[in-house]
Amino acid sequence: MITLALTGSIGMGKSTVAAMFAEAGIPTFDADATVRDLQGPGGRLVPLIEARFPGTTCEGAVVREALSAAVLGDRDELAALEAIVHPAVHHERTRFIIENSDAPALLFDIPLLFETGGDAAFDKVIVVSASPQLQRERVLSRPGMTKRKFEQILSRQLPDEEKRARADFIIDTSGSIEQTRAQVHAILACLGLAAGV
Ligand SMILES: CC(C)(COP(=O)(O)OP(=O)(O)OC[C@H]1O[C@@H](n2cnc3c(N)ncnc32)[C@H](O)[C@@H]1O)[C@@H](O)C(=O)NCCC(=O)NCCS
Ligand SMILES: Nc1ncnc2c1ncn2[C@@H]1O[C@H](COP(=O)(O)OP(=O)(O)OP(=O)(O)O)[C@@H](O)[C@H]1O
Repeated sequence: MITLALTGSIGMGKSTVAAMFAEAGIPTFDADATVRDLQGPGGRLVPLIEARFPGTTCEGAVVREALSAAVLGDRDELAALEAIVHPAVHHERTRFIIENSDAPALLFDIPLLFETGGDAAFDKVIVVSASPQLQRERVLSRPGMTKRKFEQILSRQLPDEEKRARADFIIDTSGSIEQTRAQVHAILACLGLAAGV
């Protein structure tokens, strides 16, 4: 089995690219979606988060705007949240691998792959990238996003050029969706994983 990690900074196109790998038949693990499930209604991290960050949950679910406001501007608070969240994500990832143990390849969409020192665990690392201008335009056009929140998130992520320097493959999402999909298929071909595996 080949394990592929997919990473990239905010708004670079990870989710879009991960969906293309999934369409091509590669089972895909989504770290952000896992975090949302663990923090969502009845999620097993909700009581732990309420205990450490009082007032950031409501009726058994994390209120993300409240939690985001509590941690994004403060390195230590974010580290405390990560200490709760990351081991749980790791656990879910192991479960996903066991459930899909007969697949020829698995893809792991992990936004903070390098930041958490996780890249060594994968056979190949794919970095999704675009120009800083395009990244900014994409992110600022999202509902609820502000320049300040965007800057705070960027400052918590390894710069794009360092991510690219550490990649086995780079997918440039500055072009059309079809151009992005062609790069996904080229990587699958390069790895001997024809579409539809
Ligand atoms: C801080 C939280 C509450 C913000 O939630 P919100 O819904 O507002 O934003 P969302 O999750 O869509 O994230 C927005 C952007 O911030 C990035 N981001 C999220 N957590 C972090 C972090 N710890 N460090 C750097 N960037 C982060 C995401 O990758 C994304 O690019 C949430 O992201 C969270 O619980 N983060 C801690 C868990 C974590 O580290 N997740 C990353 C994937 S394992
Ligand atoms: N050629 C392209 N390839 C990928 N995405 C594109 C392309 N052109 C435009 N986009 C758009 O750019 C946005 C990228 O957002 P996406 O959610 O995939 O990024 P992300 O890296 O997963 O973000 P986050 O880090 O916040 O989770 C989407 O709205 C997508 O439709």
